[in-house]
Amino acid sequence: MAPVAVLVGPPGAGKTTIGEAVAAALGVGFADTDSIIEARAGKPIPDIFVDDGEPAFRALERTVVAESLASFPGVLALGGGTIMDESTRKLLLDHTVVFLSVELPDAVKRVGLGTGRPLLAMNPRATMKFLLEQRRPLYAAVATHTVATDGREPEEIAAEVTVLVRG
Ligand SMILES: Nc1ncnc2c1ncn2[C@@H]1O[C@H](COP(=O)(O)OP(=O)(O)O)[C@@H](O)[C@H]1O
Ligand SMILES: O=C(O)C1=C[C@@H](OP(=O)(O)O)[C@@H](O)[C@H](O)C1
Ligand SMILES: [Mg+2]
Repeated sequence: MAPVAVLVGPPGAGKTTIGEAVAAALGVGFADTDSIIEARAGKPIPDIFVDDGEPAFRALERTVVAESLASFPGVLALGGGTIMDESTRKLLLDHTVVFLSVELPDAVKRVGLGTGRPLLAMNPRATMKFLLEQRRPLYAAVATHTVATDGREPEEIAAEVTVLVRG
């Protein structure tokens, strides 16, 4: 079974937060590919980056995303970098994909200097600016729906996504 909906977007878009709320509203399960990767690797994402390197993380991510898209029946949140992979973008063509968009000020505010996102550990604002510019067209290309999240409460966004996904 395929996911009811797949959430994509940059770090800080709210994929994990909104995904959990939408799954609860729909009465279905929730999964986050980052959590599946951590369980499989037996360590948190920053440790995977440090011990094994980003290419190893991306390889594991590609496998976990492909498996989840093929078989997870609930709401699936993807890590922000998954859409960089062309084979993943092709797989997403068959799915209901919600792009949670966020612009630089809110994205940086939400992610801050918090640990857990190794790509943003140094220079978060400049890195986020680069990521947004590089990835925005790719999120848009895979999306069947786009929902802007700037300046909005998670509850309101989750309600909008729930209606979109219910169809
Ligand atoms: N609409 C929002 N408004 C304010 N804070 C938010 C919103 N959505 C998410 N957050 C907060 O931003 C941080 C990142 O959210 P998260 O769901 O982990 O994003 P993602 O999975 O897309 O990286 C969390 O601390 C979360 O509570
Ligand atoms: O943007 C990225 O490349 C990443 C985003 C993270 O997920 P979130 O988008 O949920 O923060 C996580 O997969 C990893 O740190 C890499
Ligand atoms: Mg997340």
